[in-house]
Parts: sequence; C-alpha cells; structure tokens
Amino acid sequence: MKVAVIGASGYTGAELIALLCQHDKISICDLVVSENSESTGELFSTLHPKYLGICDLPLKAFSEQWFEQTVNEIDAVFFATPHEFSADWAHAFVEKGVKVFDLSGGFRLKNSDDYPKYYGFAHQHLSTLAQAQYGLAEWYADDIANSQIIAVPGCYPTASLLALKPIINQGLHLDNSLIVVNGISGVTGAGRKAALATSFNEVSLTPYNILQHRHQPEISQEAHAQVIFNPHLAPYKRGLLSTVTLPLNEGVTSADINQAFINAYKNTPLIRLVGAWPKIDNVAHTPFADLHWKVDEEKQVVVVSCAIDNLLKGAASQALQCANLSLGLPSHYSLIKNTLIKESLPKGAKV
Ligand SMILES: NC(=O)C1=CN([C@@H]2O[C@H](COP(=O)(O)OP(=O)(O)OC[C@H]3O[C@@H](n4cnc5c(N)ncnc54)[C@H](OP(=O)(O)O)[C@@H]3O)[C@@H](O)[C@H]2O)C=CC1
Ligand SMILES: CC(=O)N[C@@H](CCC(=O)OP(=O)(O)O)C(=O)O
Repeated sequence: MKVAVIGASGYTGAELIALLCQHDKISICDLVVSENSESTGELFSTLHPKYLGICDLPLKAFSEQWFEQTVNEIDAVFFATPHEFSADWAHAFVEKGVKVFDLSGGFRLKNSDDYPKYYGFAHQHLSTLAQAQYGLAEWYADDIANSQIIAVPGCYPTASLLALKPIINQGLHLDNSLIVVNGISGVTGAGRKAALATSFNEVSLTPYNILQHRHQPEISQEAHAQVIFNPHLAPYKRGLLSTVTLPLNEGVTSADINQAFINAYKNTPLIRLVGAWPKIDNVAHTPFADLHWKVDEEKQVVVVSCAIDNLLKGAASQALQCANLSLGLPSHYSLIKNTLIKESLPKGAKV
C-alpha cells in the first residue's frame, strides 16, 4: 500500500511515520505539512532528529497542485492534521478511490449538528461523514476492513470505550444511570504547537473543558449511553488514563464482569487485562491498552481503569491497526509479535 501522511511535522504524524517505516507492506510516498508551514523543505529527520537514518524524506507543502499530482499515485492517505482540514479534504481523496485514515475528529461524530457545537465549524461533507467508519480497532474490525474512510478515535474515547464497552454491550450496567468518565492526559495530547496553557511553567494537574469537551459526544455515541466526561491535563509528556464508574444492574456479580472482559478481549493481543491498577509508565511508547477493574457487589457498582499512550493507541498505532485491517492483516501486524490468545486472566491476576 502506497501512502501519504499529511501532518508530518506534528506529534501524531511523526509517531505514525516511524511505525510506517518499519512496516513491510506499506511504503511512504509523500510527507506533507500545511500550505504555509515553516517546516516545508526540511527533512523529516531534521525536524524530528530521533528518526535520523530511519526516515530522511523531505516535507512537502500541501496544495491543490500537490493533491492533483499525487492522488493517482497513492492507495491511502493519513490525516494527522487539525479537524477542519481533514473534514474539508478527505472527500476529495475518497472520490478518487484513495482510502482515508483520519486521526483527527473530522469524521467521528454521526450527528453533524454536533460539529458547530463541539468543533466550532459546520461540516460541509455530510455524505462522506455518513460513510465514515469509527476506527476502534478491537470492536469494529470487519467494518474497518471494508470501509473507504476511517475516523480513528480520539485518545480519551479510545481508553474510555475500551473500558465501557464490555459492560455496556452486555447490558450489565443500570440503564439511564450516571456513568462518569475521568480522563487524565499528558501534555503531548495538546499537539506540538506552542501554547501558554501547555508551556513548561504553566502546566499543573488541572481539570479542563469540563462539561463541554468534544470527546463527551464521541464517547456517548460509541458507548450507546450518556456519560459525564471530566478531562484533566497532567504535567508529564506521554500517556493517558481513563477511569470509568458505572452502576450495575441488580444481581450482576464480579464474576459476570470478569467474564465480560475475558470474552471481549480474548483474541485482542494489544489489550492487556492486567492484575493491578494500570500505570502510564507501563504503556507509554507502546501500542497496548492496559485494563483493570473492581466491582462492589453491595453498592452494585464497577470501576474500570484503562491506560494507553495517547500518541500511539490513542492515535498513530490505532491508525496503523486500521490500515492493517484494510490490508486483510491482523490489526497488530508490525506492532507486536506476540499473538497470545487469552482464554483466561493472566496468572496471578486478582480482579
Ligand atoms: N496529540 C494527541 O495525543 C492526539 C491527537 N489527535 C488528533 O490528531 C491530529 C494531529 O494532532 P497532533 O499531531 O497532536 O497535532 P500537531 O499540532 O502536533 O500537528 C499538526 C500537524 O498538522 C499540520 N497542519 C496544521 N494545519 C494544517 C493545514 N491547514 N493543512 C495541512 N496540515 C496542517 C501541521 O503542520 P505545520 O504546523 O508544519 O504547518 C502539523 O504537521 C489532530 O486532529 C488531533 O486532534 C488524536 C488523538 C491523539
Ligand atoms: C491534553 C489535551 O489537550 N488533549 C486533547 C485531546 C487530544 C485528542 O485525542 O485528540 P482529538 O483532538 O483528535 O480528539 C484535548 O483535550 O483537546
């Protein structure tokens, strides 16, 4: 598969390019930045010296002319750009038969009225939006494999949905109850562009965008349940933790919840059901999601926690999982070698 990456100077773009470089069934044709980017003409490895000798391709500026010249040369394009840019341009690639993997939120929400409210722009391409498949790789593998445009989930929604779906999909939670999702993200979650709120001297653990974050409708849409979402910014670089609380139906036991997680993730090597509360340090720089939970059978409530790397499972490695699926490969191809099938919890796990 020949691909282009738009947004190659940014954090998720860089992580994605590193993964694509080591993939033996995907080759990179072009790395692209914004039309007036300061990085135009630089080598990728000059901007991101970690990849010196790994990827030394030049960064090209996006333009209509670039689009016309390239669109017939590529099989797929990855957008690691602002939401509005992919919302405006993805349809042009789709119409030419090029697969789109969009790491932004430009195609995640089914209700187009939510775009002005949560993203600040009106979506102009409603038929492409309707065509887009949500790319939560462990849950929608077949649909992802057969779709032309994939909306790769946001970082908080990835961790939150991996925690919520095994329970909600089995109808174990109390209907119409208050589901609370608390998320904590490292500062790379805000992207590479300088901003006062994410500068070294200003960053301090704090909630932000409470009751108005754009990931609330995304989580609710895919969980099929209303949630309260509380995002927090934390003073470290990488990694994200989402802890969810759900009231359970009467009679649901700890064993029922254990079984729901085992059933959901027994064939998914990138999801680890771990024997203790997950830690950011165990998943940072990896494509894994670590999950742990605890049930209080007296209060009929379950708390589930999920840790991921926001730039990998929360963006770039999940985008590659989607690309693998569309190539007919296992979603973890080229990400890990271990294909262990989990029929039970890990040895020593106490949940
Ligand atoms: N950071 C994270 O943890 C996650 C981010 N995302 C989403 O992925 C996308 C990229 O995020 P991230 O890598 O953090 O962002 P960055 O700010 O680090 O990078 C953004 C990239 O987009 C390019 N860009 C900006 N404007 C345009 C434009 N008009 N046309 C073409 N390219 C443009 C920038 O190029 P240049 O600046 O050189 O012009 C840069 O390469 C965003 O939509 C973000 O919401 C999703 C999940 C997690
Ligand atoms: C710490 C931080 O600022 N995080 C980002 C979330 C990044 C993410 O998942 O991205 P999408 O923009 O693609 O939805 C935020 O809250 O806006």
